[in-house]
Amino acid sequence: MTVASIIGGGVIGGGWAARFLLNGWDVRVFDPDPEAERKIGEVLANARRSLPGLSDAPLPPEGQMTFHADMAEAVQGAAWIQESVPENLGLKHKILAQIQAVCDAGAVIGSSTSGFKPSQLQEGSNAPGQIVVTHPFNPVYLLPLIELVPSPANEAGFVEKAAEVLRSIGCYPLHVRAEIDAHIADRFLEAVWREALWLVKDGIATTEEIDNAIRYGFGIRWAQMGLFETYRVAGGEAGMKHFMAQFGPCLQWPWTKLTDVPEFTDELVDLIAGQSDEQSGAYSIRELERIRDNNLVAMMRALKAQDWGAGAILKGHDARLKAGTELVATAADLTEPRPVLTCARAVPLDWTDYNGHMTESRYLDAFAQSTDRFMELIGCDAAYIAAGGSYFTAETHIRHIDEVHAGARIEVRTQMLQGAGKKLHLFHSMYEGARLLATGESFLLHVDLTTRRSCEPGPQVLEGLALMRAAHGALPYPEGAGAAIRRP
Ligand SMILES: NC(=O)C1=CN([C@@H]2O[C@H](COP(=O)(O)OP(=O)(O)OC[C@H]3O[C@@H](n4cnc5c(N)ncnc54)[C@H](O)[C@@H]3O)[C@@H](O)[C@H]2O)C=CC1
Ligand SMILES: C[N+](C)(C)CC(=O)CC(=O)[O-]
Repeated sequence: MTVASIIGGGVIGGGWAARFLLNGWDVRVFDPDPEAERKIGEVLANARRSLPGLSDAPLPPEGQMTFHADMAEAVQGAAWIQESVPENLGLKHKILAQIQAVCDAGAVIGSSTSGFKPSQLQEGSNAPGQIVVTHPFNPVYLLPLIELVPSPANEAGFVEKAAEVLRSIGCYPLHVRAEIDAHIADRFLEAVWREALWLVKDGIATTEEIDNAIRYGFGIRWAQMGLFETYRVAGGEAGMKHFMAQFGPCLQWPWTKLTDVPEFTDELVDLIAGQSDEQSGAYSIRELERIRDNNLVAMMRALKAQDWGAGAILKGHDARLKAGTELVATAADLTEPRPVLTCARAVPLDWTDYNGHMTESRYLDAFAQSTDRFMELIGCDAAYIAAGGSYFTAETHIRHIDEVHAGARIEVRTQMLQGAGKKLHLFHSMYEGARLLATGESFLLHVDLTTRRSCEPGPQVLEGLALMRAAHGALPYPEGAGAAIRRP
């Protein structure tokens, strides 16, 4: 198992630990805070309820997490070392030197620094090419962006190796080609934060009004198209040139405080903290994290359906996860005398409901995916359907036997009860591990898609059905098959 070492397990180190662990890495943590294990445990609990529910593919089995009082023990043998200690250059130099004294020469040392340049972090190091900035965004276990900032001391092959590791754990490494204070994204965040502080200090808006100005408008727009694509559209048919001609002159008007930072007096801090308490004090930080995570998962899954922005990254990671696992049966399994594996997937967060478990309509969704896979296995594949033959479902009966929650890995196994002529009768059983969760029974009729009438299947499907009959014909009739809801 590949090992990631987390040096500093606060807000950001805890998020990195969760991302590596849930993507199958063993994680070793070094943090002198006696509360570190509890704090990481709470971050991990939030990650476990949201990250596996982001994907349609199951994540690999979780790695093992261990806590170490000795840094050398945490670092030796690790392929990736992530430094996430407080933002203080002196402290980071000290920690990086301690890491490099004991780590493997081939390990990547990523720093979470929000503002320091890699060449600043590398000062005084004997092996500067091993240290690179990998700046994440909170929550690290959900947001894909990592600003990967090398200095001239980092070789191209090393940077690509680091990028590949980041991709493998579902991240989007944005290669920042020239090192600069605060990289790319934090420059925006600082500018927006500065303006917001002025607006509160000058009594123009409260913290809540500022948040509303972001989340009800341009914040949603930015989440899917960023800045320049949004403004291109805003230029209308004339596009970006027109937009710049129209709004460029405004930049000269006194709209912004530009780089002035309001003085951080006790009065300003109390004003902001007081308004923030009024706005959000009804929730604990962990509750706010869970609300944030639910919203982020829902937004990214919506973008995934559009194959756009962060959703396209998620789609790519799902494809990678699926390729890495033996998900469903192959045609060779048609001859085995046992139900066929037709679906293996995760339960996404948006498949769950107000009762805190997988909602009823999604059982049909999963069973429909199994039926589609079964059709494919017997030869009713995309080409066959395009040529005009397919199956229509005529009747379905679902039994809910046990609960299942977001992030769980579920499998569906399918037994063919009848497969002759036009008729196809399937019995799906859904499991989490050995636990039976539900059964779904479907009766289908083969149809001609041109006439929309039932008809005999073509030779390719008849052959598939014959194979399946030979394999499943002698299996016992499953418990619960052929049942209906009886009159009381
Ligand atoms: N909080 C944020 O929104 C973001 C922070 N960052 C960066 O991540 C880094 C860490 O920030 P946070 O997690 O927010 O800080 P934090 O204060 O939550 O966590 C820092 C952790 O480092 C530990 N620590 C202190 N001295 C240590 C030592 N000698 N060895 C090992 N661990 C030690 C502390 O006990 C604490 O758990 C900073 O460089 C920051 O700029 C990056 C992205 C976002
Ligand atoms: C405020 N901050 C500079 C620590 C923010 C970041 O570095 C990134 C983030 O997650 O917003």
